[in-house]
Amino acid sequence: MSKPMLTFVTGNANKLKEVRAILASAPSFPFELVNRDLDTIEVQGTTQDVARAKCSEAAKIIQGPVITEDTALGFSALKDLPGAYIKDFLKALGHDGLNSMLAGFEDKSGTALCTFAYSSGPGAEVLLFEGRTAGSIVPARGPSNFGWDPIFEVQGSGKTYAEMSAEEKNKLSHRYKALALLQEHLLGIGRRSEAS
Ligand SMILES: O=c1nc[nH]c2c1ncn2[C@H]1C[C@H](O)[C@@H](COP(=O)(O)OP(=O)(O)OP(=O)(O)O)O1
Ligand SMILES: [Mg+2]
Repeated sequence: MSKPMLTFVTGNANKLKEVRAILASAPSFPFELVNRDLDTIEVQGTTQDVARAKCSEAAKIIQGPVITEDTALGFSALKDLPGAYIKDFLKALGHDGLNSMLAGFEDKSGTALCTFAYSSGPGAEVLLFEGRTAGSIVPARGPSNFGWDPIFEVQGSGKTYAEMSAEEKNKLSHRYKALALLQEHLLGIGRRSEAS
């Protein structure tokens, strides 16, 4: 039997690539993942507010089951800002500018937070799955392929995300941890629909 479709709404090709790679090395995924790039509004608020609003809008447009993903990068010294606003900060300030934001602080620690949101369809409750990876903000090291990867050194690894292979990053990243929780939930749905 063919698997039901689940649409991952994202315009970020790197996110999609990582999600596909993580799922490929995980136990059987009960959906066929397809991608759509929709220009959803991104509201202001907590990471959870942002994730819920984006996912419920996406479900209305797709008229079916969807997942969306939001990534935040918080600096401890700045009470977890820029957080959900990291995209605009990165665009405006670059890697050097993000480092400069912490120039006046001893504490360079930060947290990468990934929030997957799942909705089974328009109007359905949005479920959130969060994954966090601790690290610190450092001058850029490694290739600049994906966002702030070069300036985030993973705690205890001595490496920035950018200095890791895809396999290494995908085993400990904020995205991997959130996706593992989402997957557990979806596997449960798959089992229940098989039983019925
Ligand atoms: O693992 C990551 N390593 C480095 N940088 C990352 C990562 N994951 C997201 N990023 C960047 C992309 C964007 O500058 C911001 C998140 O913003 P965010 O709205 O979640 O992403 P987006 O607008 O690119 O894609 P989407 O269409 O799914 O909203 O952090
Ligand atoms: Mg976005």
